[in-house]
Amino acid sequence: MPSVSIGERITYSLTQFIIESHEIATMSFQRLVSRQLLKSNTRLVQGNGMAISRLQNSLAPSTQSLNKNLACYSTVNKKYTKAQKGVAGDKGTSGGSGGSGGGRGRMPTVPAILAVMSLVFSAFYMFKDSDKNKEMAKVQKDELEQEKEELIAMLKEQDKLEKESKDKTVSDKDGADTEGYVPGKIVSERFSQKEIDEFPFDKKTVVFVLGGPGSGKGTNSAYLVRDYGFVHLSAGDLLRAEQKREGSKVGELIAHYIKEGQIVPYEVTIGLLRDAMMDHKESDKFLIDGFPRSMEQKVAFENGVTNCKFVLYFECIEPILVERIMNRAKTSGRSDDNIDSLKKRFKVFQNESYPVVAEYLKYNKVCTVNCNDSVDKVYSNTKECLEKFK
Ligand SMILES: Nc1ncnc2c1ncn2[C@@H]1O[C@H](COP(=O)(O)OP(=O)(O)O)[C@@H](O)[C@H]1O
Ligand SMILES: O=c1ccn([C@@H]2O[C@H](COP(=O)(O)OP(=O)(O)O)[C@@H](O)[C@H]2O)c(=O)[nH]1
Repeated sequence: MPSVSIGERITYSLTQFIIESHEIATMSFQRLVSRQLLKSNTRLVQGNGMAISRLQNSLAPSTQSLNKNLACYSTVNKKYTKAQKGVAGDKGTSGGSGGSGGGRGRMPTVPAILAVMSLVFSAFYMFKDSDKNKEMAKVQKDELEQEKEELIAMLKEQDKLEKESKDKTVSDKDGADTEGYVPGKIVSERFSQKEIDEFPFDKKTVVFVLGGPGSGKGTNSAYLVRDYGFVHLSAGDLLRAEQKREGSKVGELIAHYIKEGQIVPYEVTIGLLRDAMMDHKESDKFLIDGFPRSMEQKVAFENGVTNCKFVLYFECIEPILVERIMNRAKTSGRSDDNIDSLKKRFKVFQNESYPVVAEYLKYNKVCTVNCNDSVDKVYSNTKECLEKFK
């Protein structure tokens, strides 16, 4: 009569446990994969595809080993079943609980346990990976949302700035406050809003003449008027004339800014330049000298009056400029032709005016005239520029 040892009983129970765990884990894994495939988008499916093949590869050795062991244990199982039957026969019964089928009576081994554990771990990581993919997709979505919001905010800010800049160029004849100008408004004391609106500024050719103090802007502009029929409008001259004009509301303000070498508020200067252009209805070519001296002035003039065709930029080294200004000081009677004001004007030119030249350089709208030379030579350089850009 075949006998069944305690060891064999324990082995049998463990085998059953492992087989059942294997089945449960396999079913869960299959259910998980099909759910993921259904739910996920293409990217996730690709990811899962890779995860599945990774999992299959990692399971292959364990599954092979499990199958080998199952085959090997079936021998022991048969022996055990026989023994069970023998015991039952002795008791006069047929078929026992142990005869529940050869497929179930198997013994576990360490590789089999490892196979199940590897299956469980793989399923766990599969879950984890799927969560990671979801997290990544969420992070990407959040980032896109944030970028979209930033872009919208930027566009709104740009719109606001443009609107403000346009508002600042509205003409308001009666809007001047006690200081003589309304910040943000370009006023005219001589022309009505209707006259301003009807004036064809955009049909006029405007050339800005820029350069450091004493670089020869005025001198060369005078020659260009003579030879090419331009109207020369010097912002500095217009300001000085307004400063002297009897009854001017901004005279004192201008005097202060000029002496300090600072830039007079653009509303005042653009108002004077615009009126001066309207005084020359018949002319279509303007040299605007010493303006714009800051980016603020440039933007306000472009929005409220017109764009320039190009810039004549007079470039000169500082020692020559000092020498010329100190010479001019002997006869000019200007409050700013002295060394203290000059130093301040150089600083303002570097910090506020040169950026305007740099901005136009970006658009190839600058012709640079080297003016470290005699009057004749510099004018000849100026004419070359004009021919190139006309
Ligand atoms: N190339 C030059 N060589 C010598 N002196 C010059 C030259 N160009 C201009 N000047 C003189 O230098 C001074 C400044 O010139 P100006 O045309 O008034 O400069 P800006 O208008 O740029 O301030 C004037 O006295 C002018 O006669
Ligand atoms: O658009 C302008 C032009 C001139 N100025 C003032 O006028 C002074 C003299 O300018 P101008 O062009 O007559 O002389 P430059 O310094 O170029 O020789 C400057 O220093 C500024 O104080 C100004 O405020 N805005």
